Formats: sequence, structure tokens, C-alpha cells
Amino acid sequence: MSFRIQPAPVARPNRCQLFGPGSRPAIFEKMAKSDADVINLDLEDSVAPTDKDSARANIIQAIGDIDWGKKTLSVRINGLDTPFWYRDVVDLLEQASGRLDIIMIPKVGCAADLYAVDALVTAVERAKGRTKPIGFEVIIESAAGISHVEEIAAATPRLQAMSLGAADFAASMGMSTTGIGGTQENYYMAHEGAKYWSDPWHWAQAAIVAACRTHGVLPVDGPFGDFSDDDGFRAQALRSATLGMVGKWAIHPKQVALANEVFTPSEAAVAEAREILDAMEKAKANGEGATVYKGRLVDIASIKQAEVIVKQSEMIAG
Ligand SMILES: CC(=O)SCCNC(=O)CCNC(=O)[C@H](O)C(C)(C)COP(=O)(O)OP(=O)(O)OC[C@H]1O[C@@H](n2cnc3c(N)ncnc32)[C@H](O)[C@@H]1OP(=O)(O)O
Ligand SMILES: O=CC(=O)O
Ligand SMILES: [Mg+2]
Repeated sequence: MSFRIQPAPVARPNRCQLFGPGSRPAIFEKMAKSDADVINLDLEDSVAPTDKDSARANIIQAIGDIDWGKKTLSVRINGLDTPFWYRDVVDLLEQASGRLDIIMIPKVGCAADLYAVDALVTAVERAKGRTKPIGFEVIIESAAGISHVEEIAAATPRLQAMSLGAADFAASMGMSTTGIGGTQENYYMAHEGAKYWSDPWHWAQAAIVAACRTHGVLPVDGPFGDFSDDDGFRAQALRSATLGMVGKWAIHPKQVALANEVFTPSEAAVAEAREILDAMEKAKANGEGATVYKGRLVDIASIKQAEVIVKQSEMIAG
């Protein structure tokens, strides 16, 4: 174990991030009234190039006009490989109200990408006297992004969350699929005439979780494109939660409840975690570091595991 203590990420719920195109202001109120913890108003890939200016104006107005409640309010800007991103940053930081919490930077490929955005954001914040520092979230969705994931996670104290973007990631990696996330028909092992499907997203998710946990950033699973497939969404979200991710995007309102269900620790899980903590308290009182709970070993590491669940539940309850 390193002598460095693993930093805690920002303590806010991030079970579901609901996306909506900035070019579709009619849905903004519906997004605000949803049960998502985070709202992502999009300037990037759901907005046609010809609509970038009007989408930016829609979003700037809506940030100030709409009651977003306690939600974390994020705007996805355009990538650093486009002519749009600097205008996104400058206009948002100069014109949007202080209600804006975060900007999401897509297609991040290295730590220097965040240095560049940080420099611009910092300059505009100082020039405009903005007192609330804007947070960052990033999408890992390229071969470069996943190759440099750890340096990206460490790049700036503004960074709060990191998502896997399965669509662009698949394209950048040259993966043979047009699906966005979930089970891939051709990714299976064959044994004695039967097919056993495997998870092509697993390794990238695990790399993201490790980088995030090392640097105190929230790891998040990105989009699941087939919004008519509830079972597929739930399975993907359960795998993400099991790996340590804290939430998942919704690209349609019907996915919000599914994500909240998976990423809210169940009453049974919280009750069991509390029982483990009680069992370990009793063990400690007897001078023991390990004991038996429901026929299985629990020890000091079990305290940390149980605390993850209890703390997550308490944080969500507020
Ligand atoms: C790969 C990536 O980068 S993913 C991130 C970027 N992509 C996005 O942001 C896309 C977000 N999602 C959408 O744009 C839309 O949900 C679409 C295009 C997928 C589907 O839109 P629709 O055809 O309108 O969906 P549908 O008819 O099922 O909508 C049902 C209701 O939900 C509303 N709705 C649709 N999308 C959203 C949304 N994202 N947020 C809130 N409400 C929404 C509709 O207005 C409709 O409301 P109503 O019942 O009051 O009329
Ligand atoms: O931006 C998200 C993605 O999946 O691509
Ligand atoms: Mg993308």
C-alpha cells in the first residue's frame, strides 16, 4: 500500500446523467423535472454543425431561466479538434449564469487537452470575476484517451468525473460494431457447441475506474443506445456498478429510472453492510481482526467494502 491516501471524489450523487441536444430547447424543462442527478446539455455530437451557434444561445439562456433544482448542471462542449470549442467555453463562461456547475470535455486524448481548457476557463473566470470555479468532466472515447487515462485523471483539480463513451470509443478503436454499448453479438467464446458472450467494454471500464479512484474522480458509464432494451441497459449498468462506477448516462428519459435503480444501493445491501460493520465492531472489542458473518470470512477489508455501500447510500439520501 502506498503511503499516499486514496483521495475521495466530490461527494454528490451521480447515478444518472441525462443528455439532451442544445438544439432542442423544448425538452429542457422536461430534463429539469426528471429524476436525473446530472443534466448534460449538449453542444457536441447531437447538434448539427449548422446549429452550433443557436444551440449555444439556447443553452446559455436556459441555464439562467430554468429552475434546475439541486441537479448538477453540465454542458458538453465541442472537442478540441473542432473550430467550435473555444467559442463554447468563452460564451458559456462570459454569458451563462453562475448556475452552471460543470463543462464536459469530449474526446480528451491527453492531459495537455485539459491544461488548454483549464487555461482558457481560468482566464475568462478571472476576467469576468466568476466566483464559483467551473468543474470539469471528461469522456474517454478514443484510443489516445484510454492510452493516457491515468494522466488525464490527474490533469487538473477541476476534474470531477470521467465517462466511457462507447460510441466514439468503438469507432476510434476500429471495433466492428454500430451499436452503442452493451452486448456485442460477435464477442463470444465457443465451447462444446454453446456461445458464451463476453464484455468488450470491461477492460476500458476497469482502466477508467482505476485511474479515477487513484485521483479522486467519479467513474461513470456512458451511453447505451438501444433505449427500447431495458434488460440490456440494466445488465450493462449492473456490470458497471460491480466494477466501481457510480452512474450511467441516459440518452432517453426512460433510462433515468433504470440507472437510479441500479446505482442506488438497495435497502438489503445497506442493511447487510451495516450488519458487517456491527460484526466487525464486536470482533474488534474481542481483540480480533477477522470474524465470521453468515458463514463467510469478514475482516478489516470488509469494513472498507461495507463503508463504500453505507456512505454511498447516506450521500444519496443527502
Ligand atoms: C453517443 C452520444 O454522444 S450520446 C449523447 C448525445 N445524444 C443526445 O443527447 C441524445 C439525447 N436524446 C434525444 O435526443 C432523444 O431522446 C431521442 C432523439 C433519442 C428520441 O427523441 P424522441 O423521438 O422525441 O423520443 P420520444 O418520442 O420517445 O420521447 C418521449 C418523451 O420524452 C421527451 N424526451 C425525449 N428525449 C428527451 C430527453 N433527452 N430529455 C428529456 N425528455 C426527452 C419527448 O419530448 C417526449 O415528451 P412528451 O411525452 O411530453 O411528448
Ligand atoms: O459521447 C459518447 C460516445 O459514446 O461517443
Ligand atoms: Mg462521443
